[in-house]
Amino acid sequence: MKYAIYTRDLTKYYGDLLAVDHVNLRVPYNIIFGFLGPNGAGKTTTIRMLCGLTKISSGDAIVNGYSIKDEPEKVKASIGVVPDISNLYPELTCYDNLMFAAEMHGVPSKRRRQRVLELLRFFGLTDKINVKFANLSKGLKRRLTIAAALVHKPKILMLDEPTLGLDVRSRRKMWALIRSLKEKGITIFLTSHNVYEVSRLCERIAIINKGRIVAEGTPSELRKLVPYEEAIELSVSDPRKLIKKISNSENIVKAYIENDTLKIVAKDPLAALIEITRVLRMEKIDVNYVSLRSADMEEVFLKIVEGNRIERSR
Ligand SMILES: Nc1ncnc2c1ncn2[C@@H]1O[C@H](COP(=O)(O)OP(=O)(O)OP(=O)(O)O)[C@@H](O)[C@H]1O
Repeated sequence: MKYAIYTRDLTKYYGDLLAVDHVNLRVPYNIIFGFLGPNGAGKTTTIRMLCGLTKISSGDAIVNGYSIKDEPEKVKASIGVVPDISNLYPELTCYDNLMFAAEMHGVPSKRRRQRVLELLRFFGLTDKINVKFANLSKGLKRRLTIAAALVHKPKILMLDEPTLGLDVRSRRKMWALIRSLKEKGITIFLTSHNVYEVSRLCERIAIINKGRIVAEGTPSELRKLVPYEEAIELSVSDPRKLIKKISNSENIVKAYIENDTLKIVAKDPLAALIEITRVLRMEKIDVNYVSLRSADMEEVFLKIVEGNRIERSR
């Protein structure tokens, strides 16, 4: 299978500092791929190498079938880059900004106007055509910045922190927009600090820590990397009695009371639910509610990054 992005031991040193350490990424075409990591993990350096903006120390990256080392111009024509801080001109209108971006990206002059009008329409900015970039709202500024990265119809879009600083409504609109770009056949490579955003939006996620990929998979595959994080939560009339009755079970990893709620972590949560129900009936313990809660991505992310820290400090 050909990948949109394929890296082979991609490595970057800044002097003695190893910022990106033998990174091997496989990003299939036409998905939303999330690149997640704490501050200083190496996300920006990786993206900059993929875009040809930072020199690679060793290894290679193949983007849309082209080696960034041997065919950087073809890579540049294949990608659209959206930085976290906009690179558009505040004093130019939406139309002029896009026309300028089209010229910079080598769109032939007779096709520029049509492409710009098409993008303004797609991004819902037609009525802002003559408004200066400086006078747009934050959400619209972000949209125009993405539009500018797409003037040359790239196959891959690199999005750095696409919703940073946006309010809830603008963030939701941005998510819908990113999904619709994917529907148009564009591969999205997205970095974010926002674990919730990445788990909602991305089909595959790679987690980077201290320059190394520490986990990669679908959101549900990553959840499974953190064992026993599904917890059964119960509010019952006699939680201590229930704990006593189930504590000998092989299946129960732990059972404890937190904020008046009984939490039970089991190897096989569904089997545990059956067992608990039997005890509740037999012991005539009343139930107010029962719920099965999965680990959220934030916990998964922290556990993976923390685990990696502990392992690497040994
Ligand atoms: N131009 C540079 N010169 C020297 N060191 C750098 C340079 N750019 C980044 N670094 C260092 O390389 C490491 C990785 O930084 P990078 O900016 O790639 O991380 P990041 O994951 O994007 O972080 P953040 O989320 O905070 O932007 C950090 O230790 C950083 O201090």
